[in-house]
Amino acid sequence: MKILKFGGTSVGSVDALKALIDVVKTNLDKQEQMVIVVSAMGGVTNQLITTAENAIKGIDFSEALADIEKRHFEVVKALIPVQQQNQVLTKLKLFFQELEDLMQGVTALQELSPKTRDAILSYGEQCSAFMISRILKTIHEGADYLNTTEIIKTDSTFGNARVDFEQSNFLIKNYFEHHKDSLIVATGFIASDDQNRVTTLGRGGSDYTSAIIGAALNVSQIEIWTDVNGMMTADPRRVKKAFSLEELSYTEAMELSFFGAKVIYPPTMIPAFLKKIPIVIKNTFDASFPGTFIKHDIKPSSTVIRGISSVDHISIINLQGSGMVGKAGFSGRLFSLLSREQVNVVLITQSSSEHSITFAVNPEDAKKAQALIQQEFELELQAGKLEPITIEHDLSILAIVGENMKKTPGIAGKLFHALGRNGVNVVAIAQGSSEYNISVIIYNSDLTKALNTVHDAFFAQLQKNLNVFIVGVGNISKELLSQINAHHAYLVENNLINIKIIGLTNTKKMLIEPAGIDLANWQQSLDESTEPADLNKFVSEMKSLNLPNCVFVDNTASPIPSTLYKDIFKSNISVVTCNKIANSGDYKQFADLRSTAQKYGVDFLYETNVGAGLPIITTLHDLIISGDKITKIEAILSGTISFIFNNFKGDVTFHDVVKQAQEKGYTEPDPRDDLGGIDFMRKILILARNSGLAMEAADVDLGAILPENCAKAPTVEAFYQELKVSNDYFEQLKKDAEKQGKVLRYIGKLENGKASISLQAVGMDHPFYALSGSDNIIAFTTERYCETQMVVKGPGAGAAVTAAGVFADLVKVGANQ
Ligand SMILES: NC(=O)C1=CN([C@@H]2O[C@H](COP(=O)(O)OP(=O)(O)OC[C@H]3O[C@@H](n4cnc5c(N)ncnc54)[C@H](O)[C@@H]3O)[C@@H](O)[C@H]2O)C=CC1
Ligand SMILES: N[C@@H](CC=O)C(=O)O
Ligand code: NA
Repeated sequence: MKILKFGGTSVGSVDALKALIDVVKTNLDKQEQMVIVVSAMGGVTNQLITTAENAIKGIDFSEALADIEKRHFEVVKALIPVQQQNQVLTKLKLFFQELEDLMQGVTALQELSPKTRDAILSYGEQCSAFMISRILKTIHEGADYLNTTEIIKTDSTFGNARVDFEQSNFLIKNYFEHHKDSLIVATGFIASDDQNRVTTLGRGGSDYTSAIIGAALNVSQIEIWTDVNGMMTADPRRVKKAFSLEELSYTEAMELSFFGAKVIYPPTMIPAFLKKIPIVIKNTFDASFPGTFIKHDIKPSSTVIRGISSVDHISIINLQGSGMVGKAGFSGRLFSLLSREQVNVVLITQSSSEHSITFAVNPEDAKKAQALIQQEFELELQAGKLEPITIEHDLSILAIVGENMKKTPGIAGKLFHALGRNGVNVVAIAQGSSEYNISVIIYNSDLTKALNTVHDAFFAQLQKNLNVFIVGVGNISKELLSQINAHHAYLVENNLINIKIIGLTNTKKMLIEPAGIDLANWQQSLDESTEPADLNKFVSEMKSLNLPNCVFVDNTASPIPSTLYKDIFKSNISVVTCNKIANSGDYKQFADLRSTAQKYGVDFLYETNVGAGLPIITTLHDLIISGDKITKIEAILSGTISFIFNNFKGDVTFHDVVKQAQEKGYTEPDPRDDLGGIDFMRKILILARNSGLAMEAADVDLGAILPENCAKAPTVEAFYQELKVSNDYFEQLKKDAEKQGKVLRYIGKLENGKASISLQAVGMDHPFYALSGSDNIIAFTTERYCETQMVVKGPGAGAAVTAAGVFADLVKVGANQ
């Protein structure tokens, strides 16, 4: 025998009931006897509660009852042949008549006792079970209706009655002995006390009904039919990547479902758990979903945690004071008081100093609990042995759950790393000694971010999301977006990372799409955006979205975005930039940014600041952290100037070759920054600082390439004009070098704490002689690389190589999550 339980949504409409009929038909084919347990039609229980509460105040209930009646009648008319409808409608009318009488009683007495409330609520299940039994009669003659008040006996705690298993098991067995050939449709949720008064089984009552009957009859399986694909790794409304679990143990199900995963309510499983009856959660609306199996003999899980559960509204109460230290009876007094007064304590933590106890309760219980404690511990409070009791609201619980967690080190570390890196403040922590569950209390506002980041951290076979906000949509960004678009599928397929561009802003408009901007159409979407650009707003929206694994990318040449980096780090958001301004301004600012990023556990990556995509900053960093000492750096770090001297040959004018460099995307937005040496100066300064020197821009001895008139040109246009005017000057430079069989090179040097950049003519014997295109070359002389230098060489400017460097930095941030 098998039991199928259908919840409110599975019996809530004509379409849902059609799906239910299909499920029953499929199962009937399997020739196994079946019991169907049903809830009230979706929403009816709540409607009955509201109507009854209104009835106390004398508010007319006829319309509300007519509304509920209409929903049932519509179903009957749609799913039962006309000639059989009358008999069903008559019985339903009878139910509604009784319901009306009860409501009238409530109005007359101006009181709704728990007993009457249970009686009223029972009509939800009575109507639906009776109606569904008659619907199923159309496919199976033996379908019959069972009011479970006849077979489940309880005490008289109305609203949350305790089952008398001895009596109930006897009645259940007896009933089914006499109904062997029937397809029974039973009411969920309701029972009766020893005086045959209707009682209800509390939250999750219909699941409980099926477990009680299932355990009494020792059924082979209990199926819970709901409207989602079983138990999931996390709340799918908050975690898009949550996925359905194939199977889990009873303990895991208990831990997971206790918080959040509303598909099943834990206490309802105990009768099945004790008898080792498998429970399967299926989806009425998705026949292809094989179900989540909750059972004893499960396959070992491939992940250390099974899932993450959450409760999104919780309050905590803090007690602290010397009066608690070493007082054996203190906790006993506290928690028996709360239990006696029916305050449900959701989580408890106590420090080993015993100086403080924190516990979590549902927000509606918080004030009551505070008042109770104040009363109970009045003397201690007066004597100052207990400090005033404090309550904190707007909190959530997040818990990682899994039997594999037991005796596996590193799990707490992973959890707290993920939370910390994303700026999720942990208010309290609890881990039971069972080690099946680590719970943390965090702010409500962080819950979605925390769930996603923890989900990413533990289900590593799934790629992580990286949520990217880009400021500046010029050469580099356009290329970056196109590279990400082209390579996205590879990164996702190989479970590396799912880069989502959430925000884009240029100087005119901005666009923020929390689900991710479609990269095939980003330009059009940005052009069509109605949101004017406002960098402060862009950053504040980025922060308030509070997404996990966020990166801010500055692809401008402007000083403005860098003024916001520090604040961005403080929101636990990493920064990736090709903009050199922040790192080449005041040394204090550079040092402050580095230490702030470190303090907040986020990345500040700027590989492209020097040599574009060439691995220069990383190489320098690796040398230093492995204990090497830099003695000298010689380098050509201007891709533009390298290109100019590599191509300033034959008849081409200096002016034209500079124009070409700009057209090829090698120059800064303002080419005077390159030719004036400022760009190179910034790079050598960044290298100096990254090798540990507290150097300022003014300390760099900057030799010029340009004659005065060009260097002082007030605009880019005037600059190009002056280049033309000074053509002879550049021709002469070239000729002088050629005469000696040399080429012109703009070379930087960092040695003995001093940095200089100068224009030099070098011969064939010089390692920097043979360059082409926009090549950069950098030679590191170190304690370890002293006989032969370590040399990095290759294109050091251009959109493709720069965007690739920014891209690689982004993937690094992703990997550090
Ligand atoms: N071109 C290259 O080979 C390399 C460039 N870089 C750096 O890349 C950065 C960008 O260079 P490109 O893309 O060539 O410049 P670009 O001028 O094409 O693009 C920068 C964009 O940023 C926008 N922008 C400026 N201030 C802004 C603000 N406050 N808010 C929003 N948008 C703003 C500009 O309007 C422009 O569209 C520069 O910092 C440059 O030093 C770094 C390494 C190599
Ligand atoms: N304009 C720069 C680009 C890289 O930073 C250069 O020419 O090197
Ligand atoms: Na680089």
